[in-house]
Amino acid sequence: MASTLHSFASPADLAGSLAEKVADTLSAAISARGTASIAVSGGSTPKAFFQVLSTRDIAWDKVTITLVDERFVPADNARSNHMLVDANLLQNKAKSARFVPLYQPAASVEEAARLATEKSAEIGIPFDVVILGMGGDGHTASFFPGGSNLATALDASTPRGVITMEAEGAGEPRLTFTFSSLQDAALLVLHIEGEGKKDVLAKAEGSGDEADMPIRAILRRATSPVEIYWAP
Ligand SMILES: O=C(O)[C@H](O)[C@@H](O)[C@H](O)[C@H](O)COP(=O)(O)O
Repeated sequence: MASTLHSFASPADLAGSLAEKVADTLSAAISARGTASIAVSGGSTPKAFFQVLSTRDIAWDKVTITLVDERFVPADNARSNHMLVDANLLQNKAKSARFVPLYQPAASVEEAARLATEKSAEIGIPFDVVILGMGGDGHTASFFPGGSNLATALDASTPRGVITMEAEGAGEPRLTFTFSSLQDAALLVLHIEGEGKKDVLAKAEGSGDEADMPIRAILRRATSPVEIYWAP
């Protein structure tokens, strides 16, 4: 599917514009259905965007927030994406939103993935908003090159849900929604910042295997248009 590049002069300008676009999309979903959903990524990039979005005046009590992926650590661990969202997005007006975590206390990461699939199924499909990030290796969500379940994660026929992923660059075992869960969001955003990430994007947009740069699966096969938000 096509992608559109939205470039901004600064991360602050990007955060304001993306927060407005996301708030409008969530409000439209609430008007249409009475509810709205958003799946966000972790990492360092989205913090300012989360903080601005949390101040937007929408019916947050009708919004469900979840994560695109999560490290297999509890919410009190500094590596937790839940902790990042709790500290930066579930604040201010967005405090009244419902949050569905991916991490579940379980005997294994496989059992946690099964529980996360069960609990996130009630969120409804497709997501109204998905915010993806991208690593320097071209991963997105927890679709890491060389990942233990990468082929399954990227396979469009894999059922929607949360699966496990282990990879050299991933740190802890991961919990990640599948490509099929993310690729048809009403608003599908790739949020990247810095010249380096722009170079990585250019490489990903070129030829090569999806397995080498998994963001290619989204850029090439997502049902929804990919809105790329970039600032230096
Ligand atoms: O759990 C995670 O780490 C994220 O979901 C991951 O996919 C992230 O979006 C990229 O690694 C980019 O991270 P940065 O924004 O820190 O560069």
